[in-house]
Amino acid sequence: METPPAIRARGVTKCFGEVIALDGIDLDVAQGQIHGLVGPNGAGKTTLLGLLLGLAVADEGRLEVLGAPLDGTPGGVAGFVDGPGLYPSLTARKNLAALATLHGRDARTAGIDEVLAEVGLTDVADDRVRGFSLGMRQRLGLAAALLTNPRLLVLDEPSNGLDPAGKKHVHGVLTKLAADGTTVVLSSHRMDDIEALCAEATILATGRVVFSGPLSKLSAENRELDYRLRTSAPGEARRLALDAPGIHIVDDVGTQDVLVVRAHVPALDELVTRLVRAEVAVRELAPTVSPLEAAFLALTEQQESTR
Ligand SMILES: Nc1ncnc2c1ncn2[C@@H]1O[C@H](COP(=O)(O)OP(=O)(O)OP(=O)(O)O)[C@@H](O)[C@H]1O
Repeated sequence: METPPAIRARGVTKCFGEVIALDGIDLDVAQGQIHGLVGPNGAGKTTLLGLLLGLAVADEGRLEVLGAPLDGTPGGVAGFVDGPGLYPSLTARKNLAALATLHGRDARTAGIDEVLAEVGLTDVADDRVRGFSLGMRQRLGLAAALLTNPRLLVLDEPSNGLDPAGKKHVHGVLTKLAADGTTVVLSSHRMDDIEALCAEATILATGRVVFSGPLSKLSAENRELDYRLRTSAPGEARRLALDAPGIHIVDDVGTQDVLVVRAHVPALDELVTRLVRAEVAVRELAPTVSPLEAAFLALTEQQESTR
């Protein structure tokens, strides 16, 4: 029998008064995948994650989670939106014990020490949450979700407040979970976060899906990018760039020796060949934003302008 997708959305719409937060969302997420949900502020990411967690109900459309229509609080789903709900006056361990009890489990056998270790909070297990940094709260929220052994983990901006080491640790936890079959859906404003963790992503803009699929497809899309070009002879490089086919000088970035040019890759190749032929050394040539970020910006700006 075919495994049902972890999430299947068709025409999902959610309004808050006059505001259309989600506008006919179609989405498929396969089980065991880490799927990124990315988009600018107000795109509808939190609203969609909230629906998956059963915190709100769609006005229209059909939403299936783990093979069943979403009806009330979905079984097998855990996570948080807008930061984890924690008791500040309790310790990390007591927060998890309270949660285990709430789920009808014996706190002594619920695996609290294991999840604390997994998210790297063993050393502060008996400290009150009131003194925790944002990053520590995020980790404790993840531990709370792990305690319920979810089949679908839903996380809103889980990297918020994490330092680079913390982010790496959390990414490791999520990667291991997915390898063991848990589906993870997480939101971020940042394409680099999504790129580090996810093979597939959905880009939302003003409540609509503007892309959904493998990141490789997004980055492979043939588009012009802006490149910083630093050479040994800036004046000559500028003259050659002006003459070269398919090269547009976007901006003199203020410093004498750097030029920003917009081009497709073949035109850029031709410019480099001309520079070398003219004995101008190329000291730096790199896109000003990553190809994925450029695709994200182009898609979301397009959607904003057609609003
Ligand atoms: N409870 C609510 N009441 C009224 N409007 C809401 C509510 N929740 C969300 N909205 C509106 O719905 C739209 C989508 O908001 P949402 O929080 O889902 O976006 P987001 O992509 O998560 O944004 P951000 O990245 O800023 O968190 C926004 O215009 C927001 O103002």
